[in-house]
Amino acid sequence: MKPIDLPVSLEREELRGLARTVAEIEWLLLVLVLLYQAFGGPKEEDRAAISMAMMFFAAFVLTFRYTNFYRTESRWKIAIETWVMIVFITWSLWFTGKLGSPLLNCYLLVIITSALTLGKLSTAAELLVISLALLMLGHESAQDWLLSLSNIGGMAVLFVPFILVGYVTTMFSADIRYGLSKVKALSETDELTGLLNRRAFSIVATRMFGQATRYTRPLSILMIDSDGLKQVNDRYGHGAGDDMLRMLAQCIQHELRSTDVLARQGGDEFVALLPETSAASAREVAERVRHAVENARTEVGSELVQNTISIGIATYPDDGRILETLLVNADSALYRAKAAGRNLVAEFTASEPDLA
Ligand SMILES: Nc1nc2c(ncn2[C@@H]2O[C@H](COP(=O)(O)OP(=O)(O)OP(=O)(O)O)[C@@H](O)[C@H]2O)c(=O)[nH]1
Repeated sequence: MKPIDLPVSLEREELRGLARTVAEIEWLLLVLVLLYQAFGGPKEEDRAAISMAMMFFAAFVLTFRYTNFYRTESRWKIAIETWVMIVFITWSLWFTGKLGSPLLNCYLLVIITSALTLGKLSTAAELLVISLALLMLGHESAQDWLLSLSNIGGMAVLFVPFILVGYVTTMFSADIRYGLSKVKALSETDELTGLLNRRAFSIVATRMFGQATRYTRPLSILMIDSDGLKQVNDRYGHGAGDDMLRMLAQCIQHELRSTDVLARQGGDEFVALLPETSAASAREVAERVRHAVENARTEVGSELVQNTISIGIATYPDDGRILETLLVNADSALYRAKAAGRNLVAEFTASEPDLA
């Protein structure tokens, strides 16, 4: 069961949510440094450097977050922000007591942000840079550099909590993402057949239809309904009806291209969206599908049971210029195929009542 690709708008929606949280973390960081400046009491000569850093950081956040130029959200943008946060924190630490600064734990804000939004690799890279920053903050002068290297054990004690927080948050984040993708896949899938369900079809179809209209490319809808499933249910039981539906799904899917989208609309009705497919080609596909189903059999106990399907076709742009109209018109063509005796393919015709 594979989750469908998120439409661009949903991906953007998710990023926008993350970006709002990152912005709040940035302001929180700024407030913490401001509070320290106001109450913690850095040395008088260091106040200017801290104020300058705060001004630069605030200007960066305002520019990056709130100007139109940078408005499009992306993970790259969040990555840049976390790197700038590291620089800002390191600078602030330098002037507020270095490794003894109460602001040292501000690195945790960066690590958590990165672990939640950017993944393992970015978090590991940032942890590496933070460890180098700690080494730098730990040495008092160039001669002490080696000394601080020898004091690497002490450094590790400081650094280990950062690694742990990064590790645990990345793990939780991966678990949450996995859980969400499972829920998403379930919410998009028809349990019986494993095909997309109506909701997922609507999302994918809207996106594909948008592409077709944008480039004025043909696109066809096949509305497919089983003939006589009620009889199968009545005669052999609901389980046999379920087997029949599964067989239909497999049979139809087998005759479609990988770029076509097949979904179960509900009950014994399926819908297929065929991109780049004219009415004539759609008719060929529909006949092929109908033929395949007609020749297939479902095993019920010792019996091999046959079923047929009826198919209605509507094609963009001739049979409708919006998706809803196409679906309704394919449905009315299907109705005609049923009325004409079933096990038939019918194309929408302009003389047919347009129900949209
Ligand atoms: N076994 C099973 N049957 C279902 C399921 N969903 C709907 N059905 C049955 O499918 C049947 C559909 O009946 P109708 O709409 O009369 O269709 P039909 O018997 O296939 O005949 P047509 O008029 O040709 O469509 C009903 O008996 C429903 O109960 C399902 O998930 N499993």
